[in-house]
Amino acid sequence: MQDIKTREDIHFIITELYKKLLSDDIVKHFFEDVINENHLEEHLNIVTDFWNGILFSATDYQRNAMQPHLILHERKPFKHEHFKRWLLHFTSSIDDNFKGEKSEMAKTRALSIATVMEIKMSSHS
Ligand code: HEM
Repeated sequence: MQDIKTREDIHFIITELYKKLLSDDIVKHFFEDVINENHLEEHLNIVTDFWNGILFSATDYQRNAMQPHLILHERKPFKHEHFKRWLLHFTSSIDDNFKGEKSEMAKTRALSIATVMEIKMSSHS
């Protein structure tokens, strides 16, 4: 199995992740707006740019990733089980397809960002 090497690899992982998130009854309600407003492909590209910045120092993503989650949390509360689920799907989307240093880096960063996000939300609930 190869490591994550390109933006295309990241786009593939994010597409796999969203297939899992959107068919998971525990988390799919969070994505209703993205689906209803027909933003899925645009959203996948934004999330791909975010990871392309983390893994390959690309500079296309210039937004604040924390902000939309904190806003959404006011309408649809994020709980620990949701983060566990998101991380499970993120991890399997990588492990089923890639192996190596960047793959490990992505999983480590996802866990630390999810942890920070959860802590920030617990002070906004
Ligand atoms: C319970 C876990 C999570 C759920 C349910 C969730 C859900 C969502 C939703 C619904 C959006 C779209 C918000 C909007 O466009 O208004 C979004 C955006 C995004 N999410 Fe998450 N998310 C979760 C965790 C994470 C984590 C752990 C990361 C990073 C490691 C992440 C990275 C992003 C990024 C980069 C965006 C795009 C933000 C932007 O528009 O600039 N998410 N997420």
